[in-house]
Amino acid sequence: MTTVTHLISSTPTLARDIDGKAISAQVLDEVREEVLALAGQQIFPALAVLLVGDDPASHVYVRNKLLRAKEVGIRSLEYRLPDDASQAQVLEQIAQLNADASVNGILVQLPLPGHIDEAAVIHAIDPIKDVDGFHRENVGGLVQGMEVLTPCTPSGCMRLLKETCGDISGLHAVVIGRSNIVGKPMATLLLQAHCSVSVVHSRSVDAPALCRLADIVVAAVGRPHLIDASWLKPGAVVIDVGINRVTDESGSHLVGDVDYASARTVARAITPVPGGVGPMTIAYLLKNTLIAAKLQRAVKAREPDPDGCDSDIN
Ligand SMILES: NC(=O)C1=CN([C@@H]2O[C@H](COP(=O)(O)OP(=O)(O)OC[C@H]3O[C@@H](n4cnc5c(N)ncnc54)[C@H](OP(=O)(O)O)[C@@H]3O)[C@@H](O)[C@H]2O)C=CC1
Ligand SMILES: Nc1nc(=O)c2c([nH]1)NC[C@@H]1CN(c3ccc(C(=O)N[C@@H](CCC(=O)O)C(=O)O)cc3)C=[N+]21
Repeated sequence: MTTVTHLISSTPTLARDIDGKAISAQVLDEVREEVLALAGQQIFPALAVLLVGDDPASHVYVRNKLLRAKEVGIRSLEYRLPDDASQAQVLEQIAQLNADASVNGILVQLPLPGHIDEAAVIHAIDPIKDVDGFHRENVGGLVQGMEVLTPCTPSGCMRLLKETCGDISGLHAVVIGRSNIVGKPMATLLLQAHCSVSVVHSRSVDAPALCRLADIVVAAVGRPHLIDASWLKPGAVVIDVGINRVTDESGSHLVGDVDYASARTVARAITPVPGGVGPMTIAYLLKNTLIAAKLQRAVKAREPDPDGCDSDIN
């Protein structure tokens, strides 16, 4: 009897998986329904994806995005430019897509080849078609709490937290990483959800100690297995944004920034990689394409009718 009790109490309770595949499928169902409703209003949302160069990982991501778009009935257009395309060529392609009223969303797959100024390209996209939410106009709007196109990965992480924890108001969240595309917008959204937010980065003194104060940990670093159980408060909820390709004796595979096997012995819930944040990013990209289409419809409705104007003048 003593042995049995001992065995039971020494078995660690493992964190439950946060199923990004299942939750993203729900988001995609919501998108599919809305696509149908918009079709009834003669609106057919379209997403343009521009891929410059031949980075194999980027090709895989773009293919996945286009496949998911097709599944939910969003029209997708793929544009490719060679690795040695000039910045002027990239900007010219964006100008064409900005001017095309049948295109609602524009995504330029990152990273771009080194000779191209990434910021200049991002800011050339019409903010109302910026489905990545990276344009400064959308970033500023997000910080001010306006309804703008919001970066897909942080939006996806917020949905995972909502499904896992419900109300997160008042909790302490630690975001590891401060990039413009993940860390900073993630911290902004958590603050909007009334968390106390700390952002940890490469210069932080004793990052593990700061992280151990967190009820919610969002890791967006790009270092395989950096965060293990020793970084976590018991019962923390862990969202692993990291996507790192590693090669070991069992071959090449994807791992996150979190040492999943170690972290799940301490955490309450954790996202796996793959199958966690990645599918949510794509689902929110498609949701943003719908939001962009609706924003554009609203702007068009406010524009004066050019024929009406002409008849006034004549
Ligand atoms: N699942 C998904 O949908 C997506 C996944 N990703 C993945 O997320 C990860 C992060 O991407 P991204 O934000 O673009 O990466 P960046 O390289 O732009 O940023 C990494 C951040 O991590 C910080 N950092 C680096 N080392 C440490 C350390 N030892 N301790 C604490 N902080 C550290 C850096 O700090 P500093 O600023 O001081 O340099 C920086 O702020 C990558 O693995 C990427 O592939 C990205 C986008 C979408
Ligand atoms: N303009 C731009 N916007 C982005 O949002 C953007 C980008 N550039 N460049 C690259 C990063 C990375 N990113 C991912 C999206 C989906 C998965 C994804 O679906 N991952 C699957 C696994 C996919 C696989 O098996 O390779 C998963 O985690 O389950 C991963 C990574 C978006 N990014």
